[in-house]
Amino acid sequence: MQHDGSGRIWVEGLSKQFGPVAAVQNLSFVVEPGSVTGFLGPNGAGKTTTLRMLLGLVTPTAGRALINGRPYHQLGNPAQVVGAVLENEGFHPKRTARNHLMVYAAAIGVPDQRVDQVLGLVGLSPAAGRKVGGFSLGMRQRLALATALLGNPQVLVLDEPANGLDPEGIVWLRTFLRSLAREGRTVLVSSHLLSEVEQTIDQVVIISHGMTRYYGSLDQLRSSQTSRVLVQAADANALVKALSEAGYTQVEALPDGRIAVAGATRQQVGDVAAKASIALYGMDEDRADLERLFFQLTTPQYAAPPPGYGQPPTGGWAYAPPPGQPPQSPYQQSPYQQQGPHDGWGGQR
Ligand SMILES: Nc1ncnc2c1ncn2[C@@H]1O[C@H](COP(=O)(O)OP(=O)(O)OP(=O)(O)O)[C@@H](O)[C@H]1O
Repeated sequence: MQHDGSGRIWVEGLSKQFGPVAAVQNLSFVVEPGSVTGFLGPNGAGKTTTLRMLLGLVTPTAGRALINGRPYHQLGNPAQVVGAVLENEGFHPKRTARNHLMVYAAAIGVPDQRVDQVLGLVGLSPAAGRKVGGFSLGMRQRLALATALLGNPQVLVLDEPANGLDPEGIVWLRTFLRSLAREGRTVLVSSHLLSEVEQTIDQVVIISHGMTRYYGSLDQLRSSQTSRVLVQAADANALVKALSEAGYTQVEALPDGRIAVAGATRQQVGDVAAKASIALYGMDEDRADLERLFFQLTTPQYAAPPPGYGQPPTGGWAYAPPPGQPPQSPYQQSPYQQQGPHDGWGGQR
């Protein structure tokens, strides 16, 4: 395939098997220049493996990961096409930030002046002469980002860049990534937290167990939110029974005595109650928020991949991603009760 100069990331039918572990399974997505794509999934979902395949560090078992229409190792001067921040980057602790960047600048053939430019871009100018060994995790993240930007690349691939940043750093990162996309760059950023990147991204690829669970715009995901009717009944058991007889089985008893009914409108619940002569004291609608949808999509007991997901792009697919629809959620257990692995911003995993 020709070097098309587009800055597009193209992942097609990508798979990686580590012995018995299917780390990535038939993954397909496209990231267009001028946009930020969130690559999301819980720990162990296959994000790093995918990014490493894109960067030529892991050989795919099947499929292709292309930048500018080419695999990484055919890019010519890759540092000037794609800049990457991977997890656990090693920095020499005794080197200053500036020295570290000087070494990299020489290695990829960019002038020394670029070092001070990138230090300024990531807000590290005041710490340029300090040894990296004394840097906080957030400062290391900024230095990694500065390193990725040295070659003024068209494409940025960032693995969990928000890890270790404080809230101020996160806001800074958000603004920074948006500005890179506005300059026409292609930005692919991974995270295990949707809330971390929600305000930054244009589209999202959500994976779990190496498979695509959702690929599309966040707006599409929002509009497909499922809702529940929360109802306070005089006789909750009788209402559950009546609902079940009417075919509404996605019902959960809430600790406050109400019951939550998914897959039914308020009117449908009201009609069932009226027919069974059960008094209702109140009804509310509970729309699922994005974080809960993300949880549903990536937790096996909630999510079965919908047919067609994770299929390689065909025809005009790259420009019109398959419509994203979350799988049906049985709402049998509150996702809020299961948020153990999600430890918030900057948390160490
Ligand atoms: N070199 C390897 N050898 C064997 N198994 C591996 C290797 N690299 C990754 N895996 C396995 O592949 C799966 C996906 O791991 P990966 O690191 O890609 O996930 P991730 O989504 O990046 O997770 P995290 O957010 O925890 O970094 C995991 O089960 C992991 O243990």
